[in-house]
Amino acid sequence: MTAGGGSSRGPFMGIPRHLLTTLLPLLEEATAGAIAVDSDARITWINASYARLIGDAPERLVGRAIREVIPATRMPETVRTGQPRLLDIMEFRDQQLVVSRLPVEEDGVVVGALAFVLYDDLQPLAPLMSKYRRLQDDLAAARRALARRTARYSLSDFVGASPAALDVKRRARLAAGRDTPTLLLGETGTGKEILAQAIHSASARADRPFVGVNLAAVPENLLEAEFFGVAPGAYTGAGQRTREGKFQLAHGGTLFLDEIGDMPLALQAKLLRVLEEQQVEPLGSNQVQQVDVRVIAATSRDIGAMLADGTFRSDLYYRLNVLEIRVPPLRERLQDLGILCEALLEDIALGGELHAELTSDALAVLELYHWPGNIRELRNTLEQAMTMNEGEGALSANEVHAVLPGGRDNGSPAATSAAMVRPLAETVADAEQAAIESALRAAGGNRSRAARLLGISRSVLYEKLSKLS
Ligand SMILES: Nc1ncnc2c1ncn2[C@@H]1O[C@H](COP(=O)(O)OP(=O)(O)OP(=O)(O)O)[C@@H](O)[C@H]1O
Repeated sequence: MTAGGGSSRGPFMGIPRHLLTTLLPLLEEATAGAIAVDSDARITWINASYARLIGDAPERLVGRAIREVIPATRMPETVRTGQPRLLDIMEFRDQQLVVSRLPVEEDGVVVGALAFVLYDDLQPLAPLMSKYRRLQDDLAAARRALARRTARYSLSDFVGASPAALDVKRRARLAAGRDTPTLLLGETGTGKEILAQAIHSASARADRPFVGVNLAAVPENLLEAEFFGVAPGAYTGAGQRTREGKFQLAHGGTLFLDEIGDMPLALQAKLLRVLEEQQVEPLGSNQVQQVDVRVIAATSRDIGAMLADGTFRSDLYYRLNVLEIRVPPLRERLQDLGILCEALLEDIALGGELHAELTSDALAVLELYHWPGNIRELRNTLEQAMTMNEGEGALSANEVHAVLPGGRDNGSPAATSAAMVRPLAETVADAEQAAIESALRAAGGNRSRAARLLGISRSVLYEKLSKLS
């Protein structure tokens, strides 16, 4: 039997209504808060202490829906389910209250609820409260991690004022205004990811997710699950819950496919179908899901050569390449070296106490270098030089030279005689080989770690290793 929104239950678990007449006057002056609601979860009574905490007079609070006054309350549930809820933690205006809620009953029917609220002396509950705060902190961290799914960069983060850089920015703005697939081509470390995020941030999808996936970093056998998700129980160990793929996570937003040149041919065919139909089928499921995703892809590989030797499907290439942006290597826009150094040094210094300046001689040394790792390598170089310099004034030419590949062996630039100078390409190739060898040694042969140490992607490292062997 149910009356006025209340519910009937078996064993008695609440306060008999007739006891309220005795109980409420006793609670009137209690230091802890107390509040009663009827079967519609409207306030029927509130003591002076709780009214003070809420900041209103009891007579103005009585008659109002409790949810209007205390948004996080669970009193309506107590009324609905008839279940008592003891020592619950409730947020109220940045404060944590410990609340016990009991249903009020008459003839076995729930006719309201009464809550006792502790907010001052929570010392006896310290272990419970500290566990709660820990969980709150974990939750905040998880939320922050989720927020990272949104893009961090905007177009102003792509530093550069050379004609080549301005052209890249112009095309990126064009890409932001269109909802078409976009392909970013350029060597490693040229800023393709910054651009992808910037295009998203300036597009109509800006407040929706930006999801990036680096194809070179995901083992081939996991790629399909990573992309399209996994249905419950799809395979042993798949779990009983649906695992969303990157396409589902990016729904409504932008999916950035980094190192698209590393995508296996079989998956290329599936990706093409998804792009054409905007539908994905999670692994182990026979149901398709509609997705609305804008794709930005990038590669540092020679895509032309891959098309020619059949390792990249031309139909997928044309699908992705509706708008193409070529991001020039740093050596083709050395004009930007000065402002890039300034921006990078400032950024690096923000992370520590180090001084951030560069002498014009040091800049001249940097201009002579070939920059195979582009701006990422420039950043690493400046970071290393700053660490060595330990904040002792502006970085000198010698300090910068010492951290460039082969720099320490060759001594200072001033000490280099003309006889020691070899063709640049040769010097760079040797330096590159030496850097790769020492990175592999430092990483104990682990290629992913070695690539990270070198500031290049795994696929670029593989490419370089295949050329060396
Ligand atoms: N135009 C730029 N302005 C400022 N910083 C830049 C620029 N381009 C690159 N960088 C710096 O270089 C780093 C590498 O950039 P990013 O990851 O965008 O390169 P990428 O081309 O995507 O490289 P990869 O092909 O290896 O993934 C960035 O973290 C940033 O510090």
